[in-house]
Amino acid sequence: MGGGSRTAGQLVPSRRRVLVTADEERDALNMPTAPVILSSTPGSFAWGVFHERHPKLIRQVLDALPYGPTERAAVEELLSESTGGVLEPLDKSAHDHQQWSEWGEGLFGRPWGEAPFLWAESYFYRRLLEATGYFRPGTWQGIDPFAPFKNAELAGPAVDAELAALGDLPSLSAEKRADVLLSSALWGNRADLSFQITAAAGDAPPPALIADDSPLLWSTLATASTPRVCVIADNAGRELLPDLVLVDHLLTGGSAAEVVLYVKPSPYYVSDATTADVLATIERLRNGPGREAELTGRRLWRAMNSGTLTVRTHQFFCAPMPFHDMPADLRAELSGATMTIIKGDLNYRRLVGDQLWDATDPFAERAGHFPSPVAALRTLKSDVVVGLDGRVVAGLDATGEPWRTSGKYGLVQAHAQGSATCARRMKRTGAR
Ligand SMILES: O=P(O)(O)OC[C@H]1O[C@](O)(CO)[C@@H](O)[C@@H]1O
Repeated sequence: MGGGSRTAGQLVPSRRRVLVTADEERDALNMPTAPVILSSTPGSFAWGVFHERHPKLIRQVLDALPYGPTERAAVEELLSESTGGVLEPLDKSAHDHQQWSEWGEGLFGRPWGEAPFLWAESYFYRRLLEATGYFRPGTWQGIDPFAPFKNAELAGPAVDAELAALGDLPSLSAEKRADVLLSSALWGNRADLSFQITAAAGDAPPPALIADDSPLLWSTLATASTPRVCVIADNAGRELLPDLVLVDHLLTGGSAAEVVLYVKPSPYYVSDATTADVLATIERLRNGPGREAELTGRRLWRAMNSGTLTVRTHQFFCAPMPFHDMPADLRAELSGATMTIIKGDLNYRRLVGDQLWDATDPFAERAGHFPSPVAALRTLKSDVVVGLDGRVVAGLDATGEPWRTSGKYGLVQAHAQGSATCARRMKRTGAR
């Protein structure tokens, strides 16, 4: 695992904002902290993302669209910089140059591996958009470099089979249907395209759930009179599809009076969903195959018409920081939720902090800062995990498998009390 001690002169990005950082707050409260994950240690998972996964990704991106010499050279240059060079700032002409200068203060000019892994990965995707001309006036402006992969997946036979299987849903009891749909949304997270780049061919081990707080998720929704559910989406395609079917179930079954689906403002981490992907997925549902798929697609369309389903985004969803540091406007939006469901590995890292926590640290301690009750649906694809039972961890360690990163294990973790961190902060300051 790649990590470094926070006290060993490690660089952390500047975070100019009103809130104190998660680590500062923990220091003040004498709470435990943990090493921030870096990508500098050869052989670590994080190192492998930069040195094994990204080179393959870059080849695929350059093969998927007929980029010209300028874009191709810039993409190759990014690969060489991010594997052996130092962090270069965005060009001054970039619309978000100033923003990234602040986020990266103290990091630019240093090797990529010295930046927190979360920060460096996020910046890699921002720079990839820069290299392909996504934000620049010209041929490639607004062209999602990952669209060919996302489109192929959505059009593929696996999705046909999944749509046809929706026909079995009406025969299930409401309770069973809820469980099945939650489970599909969870395991849909295994389908992410960045993960598949280095997954072994034909690799489809039987999944295993290692924490299950789904009863808390359902009971929290059941006790609210007009439940408002926020869903922070992850990947498009075979993950977004079951997510949307779950959203439809929440709305039609009364578990949610309103759903707000948050997506990325621009292409990110290969297959992360944008608004365009949501629309393409609803269209795919509407076109079947299968009557149940068509009906689901039509209901989702009407839910958007009526405003019971809203698709929203925020720049912070592509920011290189944990959710603890979310800006006040997004915090205020999410604070009204009966429950926020966060999908996937990256959102989990951002929720609990991309640090080498003890796997048995309570989930509530790490996620209590979130502005609403929160549930994480995630397959394990990186080193971070908390909230596990000690015996489960011992059993997994004993297998000798890379269980934290294999994508074979999944969890549903929920925290439904008021924000623990806020409560402590208010107690400290005497606020009511
Ligand atoms: O799509 P997900 O579930 O957020 O997973 C993305 C994961 O892929 C990686 O980028 C590389 O494995 C992880 O670092 C990241 O957490």
